[in-house]
Amino acid sequence: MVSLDQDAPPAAPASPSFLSDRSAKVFVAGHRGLVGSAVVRKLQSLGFTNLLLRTHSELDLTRQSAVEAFFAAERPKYVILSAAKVGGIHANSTYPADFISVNLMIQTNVIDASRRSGVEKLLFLGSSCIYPKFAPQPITEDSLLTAPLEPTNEWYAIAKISGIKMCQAYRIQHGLDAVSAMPTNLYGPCDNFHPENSHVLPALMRRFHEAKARGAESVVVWGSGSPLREFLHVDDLADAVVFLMENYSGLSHVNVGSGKEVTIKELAEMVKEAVGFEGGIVWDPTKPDGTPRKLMDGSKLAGMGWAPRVELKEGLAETYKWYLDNVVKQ
Ligand SMILES: NC(=O)C1=CN([C@@H]2O[C@H](COP(=O)(O)OP(=O)(O)OC[C@H]3O[C@@H](n4cnc5c(N)ncnc54)[C@H](OP(=O)(O)O)[C@@H]3O)[C@@H](O)[C@H]2O)C=CC1
Ligand SMILES: C[C@H]1O[C@H](OP(=O)(O)OP(=O)(O)OC[C@H]2O[C@@H](n3cnc4c(=O)[nH]c(N)nc43)[C@H](O)[C@@H]2O)[C@@H](O)[C@@H](O)C1=O
Repeated sequence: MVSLDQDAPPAAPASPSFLSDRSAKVFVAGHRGLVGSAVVRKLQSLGFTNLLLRTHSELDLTRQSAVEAFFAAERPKYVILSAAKVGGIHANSTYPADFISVNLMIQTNVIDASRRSGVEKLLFLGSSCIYPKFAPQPITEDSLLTAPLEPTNEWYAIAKISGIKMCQAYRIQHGLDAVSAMPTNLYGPCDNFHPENSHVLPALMRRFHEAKARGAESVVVWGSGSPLREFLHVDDLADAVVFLMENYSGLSHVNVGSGKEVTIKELAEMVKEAVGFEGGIVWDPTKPDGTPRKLMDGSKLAGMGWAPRVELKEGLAETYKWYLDNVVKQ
């Protein structure tokens, strides 16, 4: 494992400054997803005028030759890699081949093409599932690769760990300014509300909403309710992504979290209240709990001067409004 001592000073601004380069071409990969759409909103609000955006059907990032041709033709200066195969505990357990292969292909193609075409800075998005199942809490960046992973998402985690290592290797060998951000569990507008394949928060929002609409007496929630999760609003993540693009240029990945955790039982009660469902909750113990706890240590990023803003209760209310306006009304 490469020593993290080789990190550049964390607060040293990238050169040239990302934020003083608002007419530069920025490729936001996966711009219609939860994260990519929030990054686009953030960059547009900051006055970035030259965003390079392609849907999955316009550019399949698993196709190496298409990705190489795209980078050769477009020559983006900055890349934010938020395209990935993403899903909750059920999707990760059901489609392990997709989660490892699609993610390895996307990140390998994009990172390699970025280097070949002269990209100045790239930000890769991983996930808190890279850490060992029983990592000491809160989880610091140096817990990586110290013990076995959580089995329900090890395929995805291995791909994400490879992405971190690829950024490090390309920095060392080729001088590519590639940084990696590891967000905790995210939520917000443009999330995936699929009943089985999504993450817990949008899944429960939909389930409580539909139960309320049909006057059901109860809603089924998976597992025991005891696992702890840390939730971060995606607008806070987008803010952190821009912060890192501006302020960080180092070898180590950087945790991005809210610092606050809730049990799944507490989350279910909060979502139920946000939606206004008045029935009961029935727990389904045949469904997996996944990792018992994964609170990340955010002191590295906090030490650079970044802090989250959105409280979970407020974020839930805003996300439910988005769901009503954009999913239910369609
Ligand atoms: N959601 C979460 O809770 C967390 C997410 N992350 C990370 O953030 C990143 C983004 O996740 P999130 O926004 O939630 O995911 P989404 O599923 O919401 O969005 C993924 C995006 O990737 C695009 N995409 C997928 N496959 C391809 C492909 N082969 N070629 C081109 N584009 C593709 C999709 O395009 P299209 O819409 O056109 O199909 C979509 O826009 C991921 O790296 C994930 O690991 C990390 C921690 C938690
Ligand atoms: C972001 C992260 O997301 C995934 O990990 P996870 O945190 O375990 O994700 P999850 O949101 O799917 O579940 C959280 C908890 O919630 C419980 N739970 C209850 N009821 C529902 C439910 O209805 N749906 C889901 N999905 N979970 C439910 C569920 O049983 C579990 O205890 C990784 O695969 C990986 O992709 C990753 O990085």
